[in-house]
Amino acid sequence: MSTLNIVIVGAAGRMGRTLIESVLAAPGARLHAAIDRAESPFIGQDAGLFMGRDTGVKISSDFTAALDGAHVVIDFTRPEATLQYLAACVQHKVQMIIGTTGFDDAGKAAIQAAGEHIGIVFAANFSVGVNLTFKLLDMAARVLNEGYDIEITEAHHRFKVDAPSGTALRMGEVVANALGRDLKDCAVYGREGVTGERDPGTIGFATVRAGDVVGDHTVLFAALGERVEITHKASSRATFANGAVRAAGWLAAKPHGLFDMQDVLGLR
Ligand SMILES: NC(=O)C1=CN([C@@H]2O[C@H](COP(=O)(O)OP(=O)(O)OC[C@H]3O[C@@H](n4cnc5c(N)ncnc54)[C@H](OP(=O)(O)O)[C@@H]3O)[C@@H](O)[C@H]2O)C=CC1
Ligand SMILES: O=C(O)C1=N[C@H](C(=O)O)C[C@H](O)C1
Repeated sequence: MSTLNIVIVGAAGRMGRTLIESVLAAPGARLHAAIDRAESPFIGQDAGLFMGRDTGVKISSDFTAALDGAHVVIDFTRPEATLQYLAACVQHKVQMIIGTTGFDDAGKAAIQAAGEHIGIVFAANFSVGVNLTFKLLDMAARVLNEGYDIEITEAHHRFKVDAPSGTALRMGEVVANALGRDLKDCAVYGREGVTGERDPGTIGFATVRAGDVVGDHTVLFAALGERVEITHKASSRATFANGAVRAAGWLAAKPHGLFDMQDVLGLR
């Protein structure tokens, strides 16, 4: 395949706009279509409007037409939207990069099942730094496995609709797996009132929503006498978008299967 034809859904969103910029800058990639909701005020506008650039691709809501000639769809939208696009991608045998967060177990199962028919990279975070951080957390949890309280804090912009972030939850899973625990059994999502002393077997989560924070995550391992903090801070959405476009190029060689960014980066 000489040129990768990429469809961006959620094209008018924060990530959609950044993804369009990334695709236009990526050698070997072509913006094939830009999709958003039929009710979006941006339907009919050029996909490069936000950059003051004319791309020749208009934002549309006709996803079926967009799939004609497409190689891969990149979707950073909402769980219910992603699951609709996923079904169409399976039907038309088009690969998918999924960055949307906030899926329930049924949604995750649908993505898993779709991976038997098409190639999918599904990741809560497409940045190289966060994916390295997952490896560091695995190592830290295995060493600090006794006597250390584990707390995960995340901060994001005021517009984010899901909490904790997909990245924070994945960090919790990585740490829990390294300790031989199931996150579902040991997660504590916020505390209030007379909580009693901390249960040492738990992994705590705390969420901040404020201003324009792109995405900060810290995992704290705290004992009596020392603390280790592993922190990642994103300062630009380009870090996620460039990772997603890189994943799209990587996925082109895979006929089907469900992968994540660890596979793309060779960190498995
Ligand atoms: N994996 C990763 O690396 C990252 C993941 N994310 C995740 O990506 C998702 C999107 O984030 P963000 O860009 O900030 O959100 P935005 O709300 O800015 O963008 C979402 C876009 O999707 C559109 N949309 C909603 N429903 C549909 C639909 N049915 N069809 C087409 N488009 C639709 C929205 O339209 P409208 O506004 O009109 O509703 C909007 O344009 C979130 O789940 C976020 O957590 C974000 C950054 C990095
Ligand atoms: O909504 C966002 O903005 C982000 N969402 C992702 C998440 O939920 O982990 C990734 C990133 O932190 C930005």
